[in-house]
Amino acid sequence: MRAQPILSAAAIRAAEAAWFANGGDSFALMQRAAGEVARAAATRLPPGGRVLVLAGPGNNGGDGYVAARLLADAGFAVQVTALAAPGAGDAARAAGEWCGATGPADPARFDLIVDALFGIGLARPLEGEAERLVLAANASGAPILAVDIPSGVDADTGAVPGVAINAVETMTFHTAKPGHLLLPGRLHTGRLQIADIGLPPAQGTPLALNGPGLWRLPVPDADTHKYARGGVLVWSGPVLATGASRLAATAALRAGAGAVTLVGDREALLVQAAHVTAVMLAEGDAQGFGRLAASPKVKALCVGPGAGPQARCVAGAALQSGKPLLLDADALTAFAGEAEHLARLIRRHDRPVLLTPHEGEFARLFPGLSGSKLARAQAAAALSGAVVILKGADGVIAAPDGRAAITANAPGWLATAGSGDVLAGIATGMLAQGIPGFEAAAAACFLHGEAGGRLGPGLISEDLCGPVLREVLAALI
Ligand SMILES: NC(=O)C1=CN([C@@H]2O[C@H](COP(=O)(O)OP(=O)(O)OC[C@H]3O[C@@H](n4cnc5c(N)ncnc54)[C@H](OP(=O)(O)O)[C@@H]3O)[C@@H](O)[C@H]2O)[C@@H](O)CC1
Ligand SMILES: [K+]
Repeated sequence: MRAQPILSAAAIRAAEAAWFANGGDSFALMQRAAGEVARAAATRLPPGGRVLVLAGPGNNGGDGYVAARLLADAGFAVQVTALAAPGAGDAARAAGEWCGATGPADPARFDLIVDALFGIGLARPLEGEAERLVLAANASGAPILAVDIPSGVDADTGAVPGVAINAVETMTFHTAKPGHLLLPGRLHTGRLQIADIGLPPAQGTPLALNGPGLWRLPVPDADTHKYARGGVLVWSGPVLATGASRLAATAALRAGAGAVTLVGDREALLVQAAHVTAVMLAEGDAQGFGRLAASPKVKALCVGPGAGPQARCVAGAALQSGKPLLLDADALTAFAGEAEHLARLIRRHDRPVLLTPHEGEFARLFPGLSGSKLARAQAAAALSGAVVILKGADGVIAAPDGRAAITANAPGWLATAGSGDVLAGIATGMLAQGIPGFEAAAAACFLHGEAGGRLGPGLISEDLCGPVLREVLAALI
């Protein structure tokens, strides 16, 4: 299975420019793009159905004019409402070839609206007539098919600086753009369709949609044993906060780690003992955690879920051990505002470190980083030397070498207490099995999303590390 690349607006323009430089015809490209739009529109229309095309001043509008002509030729009743006449180039040619009904219209009278106002060239928030057209289209009740990206959504960041089209479907070209997948853009995109318009396949792109093309799940050999599959240590929270670390430990075991041990003080372990069976227990403080981590049987460490006041000391011991490591929750907050110091500790050893902050933890750890979710995760990975999972429904995974992935399969049901602890456990389980950091993080996010999707309503975090994870793994191996 191939990874699905995602290209920024600049990257798609570069691909287009390279193709033109090799003699590619830009109007032919527009016609192919518009052909895909018309095809998608036709499947949503009754015979002779009424279509309103909202056309902007650039090439997105050009796609709209060509699609209007193709739909009219196919027998649909098409009207174009133009924001402004395209000045020159392909868009002007496309507008010149449109001879049908043109002018303002009540969008509620149409069976379908084609949004061709703005695409990757959106340069500022929508105002005035553009804003009015978008609001009227959204309020009309007619389904909206967006050309390339819903107008008003920033193609690179998913941000909506003003208003934006609420599409039921978006027909984009060549590859997805970050704005289709990052929030809030994803909520405006509807069903995303990606049309091949003849540009050479995007290769070696650093950004991809998270999916099985990016990683391979480990399959144990018949002659393996539990420590060969990978031992994991998880730091147990204190006596009144044991649940988070238990979820992480259980998830690590489910994800395929051969042996998982919760380490903590005696009181906490007595509580853990009442709940776990296959997960083992070992008494120890931060130093003890470090000593246990030195065992060759231990292949990965998880510190942070419910970790409590010792989080900083235990994370320090874990970082010093040189073992593959995941830091989450309290272990991240323990380094609030000290990202450079954490980076020095991370870079002292050559082994993967995963940081799994949610937005609040991210802001505390990296207060100086701003920009889109993607840009911030990439900057944090470059700064820290760790693979960063910036969590959320549009979870971004970024590696220090510049690779990044966006996860798009996480349902809202996953927004529940303990969900992040399970994710941490799955990722640690992957690390323990020798999966490299970026791949371990991406696989964990995808598995987590799949499990959440299968469980659906009523999901609680205990369910996530139950049999559903086994089913998800079995479907992907
Ligand atoms: N790349 C490909 O592979 C292919 C690309 N194709 C298509 O081309 C599209 C990109 O076309 P594009 O570059 O002309 O940009 P587009 O989105 O039409 O907007 C630019 C215009 O909008 C204006 N404008 C911007 N913001 C504004 C605002 N807030 N309010 C008001 N005006 C605003 C801006 O004006 P300005 O900022 O200069 O004032 C300019 O006039 C792409 O999305 C796809 O559909 C396909 O045809 C073929 C394959
Ligand atoms: K559009």
